[in-house]
Amino acid sequence: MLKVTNLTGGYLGHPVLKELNFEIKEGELVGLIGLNGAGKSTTIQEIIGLLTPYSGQIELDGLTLQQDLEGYRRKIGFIPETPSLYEELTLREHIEVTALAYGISVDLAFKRAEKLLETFRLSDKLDWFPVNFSKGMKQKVMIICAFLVEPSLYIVDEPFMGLDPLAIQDLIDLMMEMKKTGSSILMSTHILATAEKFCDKFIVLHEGQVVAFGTVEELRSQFNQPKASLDEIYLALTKGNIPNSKEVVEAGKTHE
Ligand SMILES: Nc1ncnc2c1ncn2[C@@H]1O[C@H](COP(=O)(O)OP(=O)(O)OP(=O)(O)O)[C@@H](O)[C@H]1O
Repeated sequence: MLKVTNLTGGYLGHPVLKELNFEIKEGELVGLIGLNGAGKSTTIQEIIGLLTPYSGQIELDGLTLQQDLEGYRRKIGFIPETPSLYEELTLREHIEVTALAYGISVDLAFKRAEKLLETFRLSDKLDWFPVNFSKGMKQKVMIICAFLVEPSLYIVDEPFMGLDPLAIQDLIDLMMEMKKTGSSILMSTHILATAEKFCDKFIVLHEGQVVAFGTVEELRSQFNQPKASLDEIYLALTKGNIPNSKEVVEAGKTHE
């Protein structure tokens, strides 16, 4: 389980996140949504340890990064929005390096990768270098490397941008499968109609604050919009068109 408590953070001389509080339980898929610049990527960078919080705490399965850097990092599988691969390594070598980095045997990694390679139609490309892959194929390599680790928490940044419809469905199926095994997933996205279908809960970020957190049903009742879609709630919320939402935005409090 991921527990974020009073997280304030951002960049040197540029605080972005203000007192964030939320948790992702085992087996939950949680959507991280917000306008451009709301702080989604910054939140992700704080969780994966690329940024250090100004204050507050991030705990994963009871472990903080300060307590055990390696143990904490091994619990996370991160799929970034822009794939970044080692240009001089083949797909096969990416799988090997992932196994080494996460302390799993190379045999086990390839055993787990077999089905993933098949799903994403890359089984016959193990000896290819990244230069030969399209952007979507590179993203699939990142997905394969994250899923073969079978981490406690998957962090998926904007998964629907570079993937074709078939690969999007395959990724969604994989996430659903991993949820069943108890993994937690944090997914940042702008595609709210898709997120509404698959996410259990939503963290709504606005100007670095959590302005709402809960299921779509909870958001509907919290803002008294019984028939609204996630898109409609979100737009109204960010424009301050929902009664009380301005106060919620200003207070930056989580309402449950
Ligand atoms: N490296 C950086 N240094 C300083 N400020 C940054 C840096 N990266 C982002 N910011 C600022 O932090 C704020 C939040 O940006 P962030 O990238 O977290 O937003 P986001 O919600 O992920 O947006 P998008 O939907 O556009 O990806 C913005 O005001 C942005 O200008």
